[in-house]
Amino acid sequence: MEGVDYLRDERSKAQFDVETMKVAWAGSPEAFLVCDRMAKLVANDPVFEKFSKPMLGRKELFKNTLRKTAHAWKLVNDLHLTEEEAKWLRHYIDEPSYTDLQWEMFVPALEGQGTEEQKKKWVPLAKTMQIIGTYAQTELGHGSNVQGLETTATFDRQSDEFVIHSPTLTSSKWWPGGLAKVTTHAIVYARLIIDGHFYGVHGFIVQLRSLEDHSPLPGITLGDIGMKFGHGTYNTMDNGVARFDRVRIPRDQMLMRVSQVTKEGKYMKSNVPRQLGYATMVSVRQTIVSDASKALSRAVCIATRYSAIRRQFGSRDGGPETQVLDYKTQQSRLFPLVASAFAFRFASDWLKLLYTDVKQRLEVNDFSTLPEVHACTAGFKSLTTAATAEGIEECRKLCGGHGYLISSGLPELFAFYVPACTYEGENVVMLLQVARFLVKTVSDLGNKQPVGTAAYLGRASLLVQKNCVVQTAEDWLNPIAILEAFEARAARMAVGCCQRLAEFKSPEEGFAELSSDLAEASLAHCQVIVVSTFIRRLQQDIPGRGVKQALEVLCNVYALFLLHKHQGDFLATGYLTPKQASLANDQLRTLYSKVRPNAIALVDSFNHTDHYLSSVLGRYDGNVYPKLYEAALKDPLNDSDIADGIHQYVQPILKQKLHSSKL
Ligand SMILES: CCCCCCCCCCCCCCCC(=O)SCCNC(=O)CCNC(=O)[C@H](O)C(C)(C)COP(=O)(O)OP(=O)(O)OC[C@H]1O[C@@H](n2cnc3c(N)ncnc32)[C@H](O)[C@@H]1OP(=O)(O)O
Ligand SMILES: Cc1cc2nc3c(=O)[nH]c(=O)nc-3n(C[C@H](O)[C@H](O)[C@H](O)COP(=O)(O)OP(=O)(O)OC[C@H]3O[C@@H](n4cnc5c(N)ncnc54)[C@H](O)[C@@H]3O)c2cc1C
Repeated sequence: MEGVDYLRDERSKAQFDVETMKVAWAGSPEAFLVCDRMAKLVANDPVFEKFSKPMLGRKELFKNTLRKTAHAWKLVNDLHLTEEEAKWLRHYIDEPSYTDLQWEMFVPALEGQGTEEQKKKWVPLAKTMQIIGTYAQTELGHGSNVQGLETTATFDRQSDEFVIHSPTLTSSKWWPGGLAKVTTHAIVYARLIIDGHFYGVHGFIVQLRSLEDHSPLPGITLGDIGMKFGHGTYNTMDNGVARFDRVRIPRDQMLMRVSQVTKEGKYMKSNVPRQLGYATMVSVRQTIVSDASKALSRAVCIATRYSAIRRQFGSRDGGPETQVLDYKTQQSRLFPLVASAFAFRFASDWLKLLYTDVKQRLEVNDFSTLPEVHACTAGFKSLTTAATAEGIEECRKLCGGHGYLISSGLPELFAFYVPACTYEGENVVMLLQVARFLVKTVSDLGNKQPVGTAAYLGRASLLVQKNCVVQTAEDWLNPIAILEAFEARAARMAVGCCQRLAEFKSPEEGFAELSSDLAEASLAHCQVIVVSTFIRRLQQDIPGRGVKQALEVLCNVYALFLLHKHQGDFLATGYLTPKQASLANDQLRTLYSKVRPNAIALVDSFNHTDHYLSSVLGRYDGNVYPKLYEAALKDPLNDSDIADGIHQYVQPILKQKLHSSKL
């Protein structure tokens, strides 16, 4: 049998209806149709070819992306694509580009932090790409500490302008995508100064380049910050540096929804919290969670298909060897990642609803849910990106040596994905934000009943006393038992941290000293939400033969895998006994056997095109070995039998005449 037959055989074993699972993965029939159409549009358009990318130099890579982005914008207009369709189009083109910043950060910053008047002026210009913008917050000296930014915006009453200035080397803006060569505008975050007084960091709309000839405007120095990790991935993007030498902008280019500066130089606060200035980050973090499920699903699709084709050992009497997918070790590394992709998918759908709700509330100045939404987006961003980055690397290893080839699609995917752990809020820094929320919630328990995602902490006094009642491996299939275990562990960790915080001289000192424990408590809290979201999703109506059952198995795999991975926490907090932890592991092994016949069908449900996967190992048809050989032959080194440099540098060594003493 060949790889093609192996996958055909695997598909025939599926115990659920793949077409309906595709819809469950996409979220709705409408969402499925949009994704499917955009994926095929990209896959069938030769402009979006990706094979040659790894061979291109930096300048060619960058220009190639400019060409693709221009073509994509033409398609958006010619085909009258909606914003949602255009977003999927960008996603499937699969190349970081300045438009990510334009649509994910520049436009949301204008919409979220601008006044009605500012939105009316700037948003249509941005949405029609008459201006191209980026989000210039991070500096050479500060990224996480936004209040520590050094760029200044000094109000000049006489001219009714702000003067944007980079007073130090470390105040240079450093990292913004598209800044180096493309963007015409940026939201520049700077310390506001009026009459020598500092009024905190605010966003300012600054024009960077001439709209006529694209050259940097006077007083602005722009450049690229250099090559990044991986070759053909993030180097398609011109992350940039910017320095401002007393650049003047009109007063009405300060984003003034949160606070205003009058013509007279009076600083006025609206009745909105200053945290609204951070709202763009909430919006993007939510998108990043959704991207995590896409990236992880892509990696597990490749690793699962290849694991069904790859055979090693186990042959007796010349019969076929064992598919590596049948090894329990392979299953225990791979199936939790398949389950995580689904878990993150449903978590991101839920987070989107939460975010849509807070967005509507913010529009009518209801800020009550912002702290919870901030904690959720920050925490989920950290949890999902860390697990996805680790998961992609695990998938590479699951593919053995071939996983290290660029043609496997995995090294480039990893290089592209891993900065998600850092950008838009470094992951540990984000967990510490969740910790602030948890500490506040727990400290306030006597006065205020927590709601939403923290509601379980309202039962903390019960959860710290109760013990797990599981007696058999079967008991671990009960969602109530699973959820209570996660809640009890998280509540005990949060309460434990709060009790120890009280032993310090000041809360700040305690928070700093216990920050590692607090970060772990935050992760445990986020896992409660992801697990409970998965369980709640299964309580909804899910049509299709066997679809719900297959998802139930995955939900249990996800939860029990986490329980196994973090069993130290579950045992140390005293909720579980070692016997109960061991029963959970027994159940996990049984669940892997239930996933096994569905493995290929599950990854088919992601509906990834071969173009999007860009992986010889993950091909839908399973024709791996001939195509791997074919891909290798296309390497430039195979253009000739004798490579450049052989005559010059190798042959002289071979032909040297050595004295016998040197032999
Ligand atoms: C192939 C194509 C794929 C396409 C795929 C597209 C995907 C889309 C990717 C686009 C491409 C990305 C490219 C990366 C773009 C950057 O990376 S842009 C730069 C992002 N930078 C960051 O995220 C910086 C991280 N740092 C921060 O967020 C904040 O400074 C920190 C860490 C929260 C600290 O803030 P702080 O004000 O100094 O301190 P803190 O006292 O902790 O907070 C003050 C209060 O604000 C609250 N707060 C803090 N943050 C927030 C917030 N965000 N909301 C609400 N409240 C907040 C706190 O809870 C606290 O409240 P209270 O406890 O006082 O009630
Ligand atoms: C590919 C990429 C694209 C980017 N695009 C943009 C963009 O478009 N616009 C933009 O403005 N920025 C952008 N950034 C910058 C990015 O947002 C920052 O790098 C990020 O916020 C992290 O900040 P930092 O680099 O200052 O890390 P640091 O904060 O210096 O992190 C270094 C280490 O210090 C630790 N640390 C920091 N503070 C604390 C603390 N309080 N407690 C405990 N530990 C701490 C961190 O956990 C980390 O281990 C981009 C970055 C990358 C990699």
